[in-house]
Amino acid sequence: MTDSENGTLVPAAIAEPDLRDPLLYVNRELSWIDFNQRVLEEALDSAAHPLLERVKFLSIFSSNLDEFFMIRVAGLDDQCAAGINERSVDGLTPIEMLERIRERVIGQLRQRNACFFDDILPALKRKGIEFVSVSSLSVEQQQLLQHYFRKEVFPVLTPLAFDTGHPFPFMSNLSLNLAIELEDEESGAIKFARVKVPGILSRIIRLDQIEGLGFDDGRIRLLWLEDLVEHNLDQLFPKMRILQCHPFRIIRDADIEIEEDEAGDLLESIEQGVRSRRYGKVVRLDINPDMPHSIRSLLVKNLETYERNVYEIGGVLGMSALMELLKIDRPDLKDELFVPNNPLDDKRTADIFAEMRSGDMLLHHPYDSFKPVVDLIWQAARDPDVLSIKQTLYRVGSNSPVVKALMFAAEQRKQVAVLVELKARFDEENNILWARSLEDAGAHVVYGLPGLKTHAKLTMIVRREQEGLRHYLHLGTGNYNTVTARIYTDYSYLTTDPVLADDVTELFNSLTGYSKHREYRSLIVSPLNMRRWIMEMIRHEVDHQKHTGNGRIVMKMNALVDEEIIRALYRASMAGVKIDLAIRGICCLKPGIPGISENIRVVSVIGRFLEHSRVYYFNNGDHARIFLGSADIMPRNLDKRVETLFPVIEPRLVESIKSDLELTLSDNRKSWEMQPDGTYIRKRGGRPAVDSQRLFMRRSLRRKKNIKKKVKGL
Ligand SMILES: Nc1ncnc2c1ncn2[C@@H]1O[C@H](COP(=O)(O)OP(=O)(O)OP(=O)(O)O)[C@@H](O)[C@H]1O
Ligand SMILES: [Mg+2]
Repeated sequence: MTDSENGTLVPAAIAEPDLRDPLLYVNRELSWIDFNQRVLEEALDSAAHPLLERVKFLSIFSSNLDEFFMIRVAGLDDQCAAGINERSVDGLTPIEMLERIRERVIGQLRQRNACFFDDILPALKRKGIEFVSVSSLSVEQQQLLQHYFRKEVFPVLTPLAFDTGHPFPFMSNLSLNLAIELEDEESGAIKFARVKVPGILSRIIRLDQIEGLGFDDGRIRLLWLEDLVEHNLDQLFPKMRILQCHPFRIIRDADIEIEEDEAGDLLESIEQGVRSRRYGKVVRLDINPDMPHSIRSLLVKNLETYERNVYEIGGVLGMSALMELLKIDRPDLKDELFVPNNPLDDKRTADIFAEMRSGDMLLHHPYDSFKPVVDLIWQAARDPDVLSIKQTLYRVGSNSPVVKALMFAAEQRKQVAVLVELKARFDEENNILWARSLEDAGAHVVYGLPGLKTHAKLTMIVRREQEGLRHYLHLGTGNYNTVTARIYTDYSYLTTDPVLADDVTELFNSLTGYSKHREYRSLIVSPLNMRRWIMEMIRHEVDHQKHTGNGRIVMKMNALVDEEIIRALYRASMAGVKIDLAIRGICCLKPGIPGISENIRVVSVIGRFLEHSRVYYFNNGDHARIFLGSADIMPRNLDKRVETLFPVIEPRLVESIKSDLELTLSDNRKSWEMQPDGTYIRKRGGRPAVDSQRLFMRRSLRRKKNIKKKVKGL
């Protein structure tokens, strides 16, 4: 038989096992569901986090799930509708996947609700925070609330009738609505209406913040907005009798199809796409179990969806809104404040250029502050010797200081070229906004290559110096987003390495111009050569294993999906290479299968911070090579995006990343270990206790103390 991937002939007698056997793969969608289960478990575990942080995990779980339906379930649903029956690598058809997803999700929602209503709510109550219903308040309080409703809520409500004379009202994605059955007091006719619970108001109302409604017992009383609306429906429908009222929430297909033709205006077609997202087909309809059948079938029919998309959920719908509870000022119920270490704080003058000239710098966020990165761009913007700044922007967040610095630089008449990725999912509108302001400030804004999302995270600053032009680079694993840099774990690498600078220059040229540059000396670039390079690195490690017996690969990423690379890892394991994978989310590879993957271990760390860095380590016959970058191992990252991996060369930095990796791998408090059947078991116990994120924080605080001491001593 031949092995198609390396083209060599393998004699039949020692033929390798069939690495395409579906049993060797975990379903991508179900693996994601497992990841979200691990997020849910953070909320379930009463010992793991302070109360409000557990609420945060419930919210993250819920919004993750909404996103999963808007994109993944919508895609599977499309496949079913198109009659596609092709099986995934693990052997499931789209319809089978949908069935299993539904089964898992129903179980998870039940768990989530039990956690919130039976565990967290009573615990919050004991701590002086409680949800109340309008009907539980005194008549006088209800009147005050009615006044508040009239002033603050009523003006933004639009009751929409629904009968033969009125078309079925349009309902936008993620909207929470009330379905109301009414009786006309004059004619006795039964009518149906819909009121949207306004998305622009807070879902959770704090009674103590309403004038006149203060309680003097110090307790925080909360009310769901929909409860307030429901109690005041008579104001919306005078001369009608409200017969019944039931909440429902819809999720639509939100995957935008963008027609990218090279001549067209990408910005406009994305704006178009964002608009049409509001009209995508309904992929989930959430209702309470007590909604009568008549209303339920009315909704299903008019929303043009199916019974299999209806989810009966007790209690509150749209629990991602729980994030609002984190605004409550109760430090005793939240994580201790963590202020990251800024390694540049001990410098007399914070000249980042000078620092970078004296050696490469590595920052490990959020343990190290992201401030030096923002400062770097500001310093470049202000420095008269800086000629140009080029940067890729994917998710910058709102009010970004990075974008402000770029605008300032453009106003100083520097060459500023920014690659804004308009297609960053759910950030499209925000990115269009920034792209326009940057253009107005005089920056060159480009939207990248047709058909490829630019996900690489790069900055290049060119400065005129005595010896000639020097390039200052920032290469990262995470976005230029100061908010997420405080909660996602990522690396920043700051260097003036001329070889990397050449490569980055070429890459920017091919992103902004017509350059079809195909060779990079140091940088690994998707979709050009990353797939091939990863395959080669794995193969080299197999060779090292054969010659020296010290083959080892460590990879840290958010998702491992790509079949070809999974097979290469199986082969490496079969050759004896020791492989450790720290994969936060989806993993389609199964570790620990005798004869296939017994040398592979997969762990997933879920904790206070979102594990986000991507690190690729090859022992390379004890001459370790480490690459960092933006890419996970999924077909989309390798084939459909512009991604980069870059080498870290300085031995002290290589050592430091290596020891970070070892710490993550040895975590036995916030880590889950994947089993040969694809399920995960929480690692509990084990001595000494290793809570990697906590240890990274502790180390950071220690460094901060040392810096303070040093500064005092100066
Ligand atoms: N501590 C946490 N644990 C688990 N999930 C979290 C945590 N903090 C945030 N999240 C969720 O993780 C999601 C972001 O993860 P994701 O890996 O997709 O990052 P991203 O911003 O898309 O990065 P990239 O641009 O590199 O793809 C957010 O939607 C958020 O809800
Ligand atoms: Mg993402």
